Amino acid sequence: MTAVSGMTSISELKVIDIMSREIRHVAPDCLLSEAARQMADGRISSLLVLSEGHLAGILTEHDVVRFMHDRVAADTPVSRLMSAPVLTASADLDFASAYTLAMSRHVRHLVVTGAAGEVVGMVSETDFRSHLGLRLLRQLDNLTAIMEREMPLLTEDASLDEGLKLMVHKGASYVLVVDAGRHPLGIVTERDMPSLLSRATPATELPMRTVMHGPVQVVDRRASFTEAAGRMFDHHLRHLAVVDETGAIIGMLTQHRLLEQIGFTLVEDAWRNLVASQEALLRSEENLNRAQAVARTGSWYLNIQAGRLEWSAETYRMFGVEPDMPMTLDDLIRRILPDDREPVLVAWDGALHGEPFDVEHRILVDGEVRWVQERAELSFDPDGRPLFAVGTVQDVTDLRLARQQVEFMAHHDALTRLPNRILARDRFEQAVTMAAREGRKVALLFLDLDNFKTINDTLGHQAGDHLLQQVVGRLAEAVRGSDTISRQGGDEFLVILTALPDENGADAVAQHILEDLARPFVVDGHELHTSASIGISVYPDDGAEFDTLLKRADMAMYSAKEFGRATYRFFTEEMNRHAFERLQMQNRLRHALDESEFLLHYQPQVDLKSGRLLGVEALLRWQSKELGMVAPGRFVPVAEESGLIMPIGTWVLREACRQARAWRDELGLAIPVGVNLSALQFRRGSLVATVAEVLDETGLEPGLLELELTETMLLHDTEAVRAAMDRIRALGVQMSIDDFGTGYSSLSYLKRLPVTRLKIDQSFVRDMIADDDDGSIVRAIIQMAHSLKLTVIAEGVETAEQGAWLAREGCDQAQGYHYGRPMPAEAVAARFARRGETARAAAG
Ligand SMILES: Nc1nc2c(ncn2[C@@H]2O[C@H](COP(=O)(O)O[C@H]3[C@@H](O)[C@H](n4cnc5c(=O)[nH]c(N)nc54)O[C@@H]3COP(=O)(O)O)[C@@H](O)[C@H]2O)c(=O)[nH]1
Repeated sequence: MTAVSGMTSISELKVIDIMSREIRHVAPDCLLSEAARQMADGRISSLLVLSEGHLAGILTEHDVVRFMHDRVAADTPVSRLMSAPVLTASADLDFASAYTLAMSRHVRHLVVTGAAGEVVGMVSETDFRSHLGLRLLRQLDNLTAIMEREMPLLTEDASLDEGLKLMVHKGASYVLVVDAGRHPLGIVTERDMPSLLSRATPATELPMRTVMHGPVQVVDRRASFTEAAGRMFDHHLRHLAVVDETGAIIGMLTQHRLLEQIGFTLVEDAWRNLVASQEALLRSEENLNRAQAVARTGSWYLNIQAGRLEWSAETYRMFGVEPDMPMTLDDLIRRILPDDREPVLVAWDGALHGEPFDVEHRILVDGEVRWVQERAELSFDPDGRPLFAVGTVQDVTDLRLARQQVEFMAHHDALTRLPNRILARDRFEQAVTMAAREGRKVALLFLDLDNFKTINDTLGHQAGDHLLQQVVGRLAEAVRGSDTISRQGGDEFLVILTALPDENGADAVAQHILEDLARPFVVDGHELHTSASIGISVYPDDGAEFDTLLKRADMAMYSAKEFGRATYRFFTEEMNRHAFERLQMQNRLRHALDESEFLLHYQPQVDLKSGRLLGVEALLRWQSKELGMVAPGRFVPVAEESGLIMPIGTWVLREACRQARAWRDELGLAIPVGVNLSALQFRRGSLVATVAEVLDETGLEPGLLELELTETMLLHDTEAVRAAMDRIRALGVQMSIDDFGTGYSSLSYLKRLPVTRLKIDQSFVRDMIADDDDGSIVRAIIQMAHSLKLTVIAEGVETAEQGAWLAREGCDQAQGYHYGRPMPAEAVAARFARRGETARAAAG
């Protein structure tokens, strides 16, 4: 037996752990005297009576008290005296239940039986006590409240017979022998009875003085209960007298009383634990329900054999079923969408054969389709029969939507919801597989909107976005449902035309697209016109790989743009060569600065009234060692594309300022010089600082430098642009607007910008006399510039007639071949010096 001292240990104990395996027994015909002798010799409190190995009854020392009191003859067989039937307890009964059983039946011994009902041991009060710790007893804190106050007391002259009477009548296990002042002299207990009975001469007439033993173990009434109980436990006492300050007995603490009290405590504790655990269960159930609601995860339990299904509150909510409505597996299946039932049943069948059950399916809840994920674990008996399943069900509708969204976003453009390049590639490859089988063609149409950037810059990105969405609608009208429209980014689209018998199909679609886009768009209240440049490449003629065909369609688009926009071009090998040349040019441009291959030409500008030379515009020239003289119209766009325009532009600025300063220093000519700026220079880098640095470095008067900006440069990020222009103007540098009339001119911003001159674009000047519209535009620009107090210069003036026309219309200045082609610096100096039309710079 293992001694334990804590409640926890007790809760784990079973009868088998505390019982005594030594079973003392006698046969039914054993005489009382012999039985008593055996009990006395062995100092045992009970004897079992076994008949042919079967439990027939029990004889205890408590019984012996009664036999002596009743003067039962010592030669009486125990079969006539024993208590029967005997209270038994199974060996695997838990400690608390066994203890409660013994206490409630007021028995001090429990006979322990095995699985077949055979006697395997015995548990006495002392066994129970040995396993009860002080911790439990501490709960009985009041000693005097627990002690017995009604005690069997006798004087030492009283006979044992009187003592037996008292014990029987009071149901006591002892008699105390006291003096007149109730001071304890000795004690006689049940334990003494078997030996007294087995004496040869009857003891009942003997005075207590001769049969009692002492001294009586006492404890002071002021002692704590724990102290008192501790002493009883330590010294194996069954009785402890409680005395007052004078030593007089006031009560008795007995082992039986003690155990009875502990029994109450145990029951009370068990009850309290039960209530607490029920509350905790309710609480945890509530918490579980709450947690399940938050996690949108319900749980269920299925007794497979009984077909009984239990749902958690959240599962009921998820399925839209009234809480606590009885559910079966069939009820559940009925709630699954018909298309999903089969896969669920297949998964369930798999689970019944040991496979994991993890399935997503749809259910109909109040007319709404929801997705749930079911997972379960099944338990099987040793023969592999499924017993029950415990499962979870999670509402994954939002998760699936989010997943679909992510999936969609990975393959589509967010603004237009068109397939992106990844999906386009996929669709192209599918189309090519089919086309290869059927001997057909697939065409890629690479489409770039013309003027989109200007629209975006003028009306804002939101209007730009709305225009793109409308363009998508028009594209969809032009193609078949089996074709794919994809957005490549910005204003670029890719159309994949599938299963074409020949390339003429692509021709027709491109034409159709151009016609559709030619119709005006209404965007945020503005009527807008746009067109597209389309490049076409065809499988298998131009290649089989998506990347190759895409690149070639892009080249063809570029060619369409160069050709004049609003048109389409099929890819040709010539384009390939052209693209290759551009790449080569870019590579050569990289070295052009280092190799000093750039130079500036200067084109004169004149006053229209007096014909006087006013200044020059610096125009960049590239004298390439490999390519010869390359016109800026060819290489400036390439330099802009590659970013090389930044260092090249700074070189132009520095060279123009250096030259103007040289004219002033060497010839005494103050010739104002205009320098073209690229949009990139204006947006990127520190233009203001570069201008200041160059002026400082060259020592040119700032007033002799004019920066030419284009309209579209000014539309972008106007606040920042204006701030930069103000700072340049503050340096004393002039600013003009080049190519005026080609962009989306806004008078309101023009008024606020620190520009001093407008340059009418040469495209209007060219036909202004022959074409009334162009003539009207030129007139309007002149009037508008004047009303804003700006000087107007017309560029591209090639004839005297044009010059006269402009002079008549009030245009202030002109530039063009009529007045002089762009020329080297020396020629400029000669012109200015020869005509003597410019002011001589003041000396110094
Ligand atoms: N960012 C920079 N751009 C520059 C620079 N230098 C030139 N450019 C731009 O390149 C474009 C082509 O320039 P270019 O070939 O020099 O043509 C200029 C003139 O030669 C031409 N012109 C002048 N008069 C006439 C004429 O009577 N008829 C006719 N057909 N062409 C004429 O016009 C071009 C001047 O244009 P603009 O700058 O708009 O005044 C051109 O866009 C240049 O801007 C540079 O350093 N940086």
